[in-house]
Amino acid sequence: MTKLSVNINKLATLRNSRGGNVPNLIQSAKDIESFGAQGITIHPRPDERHIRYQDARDLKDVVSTEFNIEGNPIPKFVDLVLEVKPTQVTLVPDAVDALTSNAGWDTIKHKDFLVDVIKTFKDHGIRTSIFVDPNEEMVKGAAETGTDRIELYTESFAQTFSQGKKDESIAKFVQTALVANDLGLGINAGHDLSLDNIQFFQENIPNLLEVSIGHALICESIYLGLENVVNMYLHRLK
Ligand SMILES: CC(=O)[C@@H](O)[C@H](O)COP(=O)(O)O
Ligand SMILES: NCC(=O)COP(=O)(O)O
Repeated sequence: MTKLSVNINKLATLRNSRGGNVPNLIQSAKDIESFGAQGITIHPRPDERHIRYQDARDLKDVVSTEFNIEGNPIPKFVDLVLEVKPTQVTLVPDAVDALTSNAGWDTIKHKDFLVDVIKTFKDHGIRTSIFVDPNEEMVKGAAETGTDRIELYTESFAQTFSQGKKDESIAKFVQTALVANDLGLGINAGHDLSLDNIQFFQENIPNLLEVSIGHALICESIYLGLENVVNMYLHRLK
């Protein structure tokens, strides 16, 4: 079974745009879990433009499924994760000013750093995952860091899939997943997964443990809810 972890960054973006507490992030996380999602993901960025560090602290006692915190392990992120102790930390090598995550780790170049930081998290009982491109060498390098899992960075899959090139979109991901399976690494995946592409991805990746989905899921929720809500307003205005 593949678990669905809902990334709630976009709900925080919407909340922050008005400065109040709508939508209520904590209640939304509870509701998402009550609807059946098996995890909540957040990706606090250093500028706190969506998820704030305090949100991570507030969610700690609320999330009853798997809590996954993603981010670049700069010192203040490491401190936050050690304080909150989520189920899983996913390490992402994103620049401070990155619009969104745009690359996986070079697990060979950054091996010593990753070995150290992964040990720190694992010593505190936190499962680790590292964000990687679909590249066999990077997965082999990941295995040498001691991480429990990798997260396959799926933007290139989603883009190629959307152009109708299904076989091409998945080929590198299948090869990489087989290597990860052989090395005993658990496999997660995320970035630009959506209702359009998720089934094809899941059916083709052996032993896919978890997907984290945010941007498309929140957009789809708006599109699929819009007719209902417009009609509710019309009803009240009669
Ligand atoms: C690692 C990954 O792909 C997601 O966490 C993505 O980066 C979400 O972050 P934003 O919501 O800031 O785009
Ligand atoms: N790890 C990927 C994630 O949490 C969500 O990415 P996206 O669906 O917002 O692209």
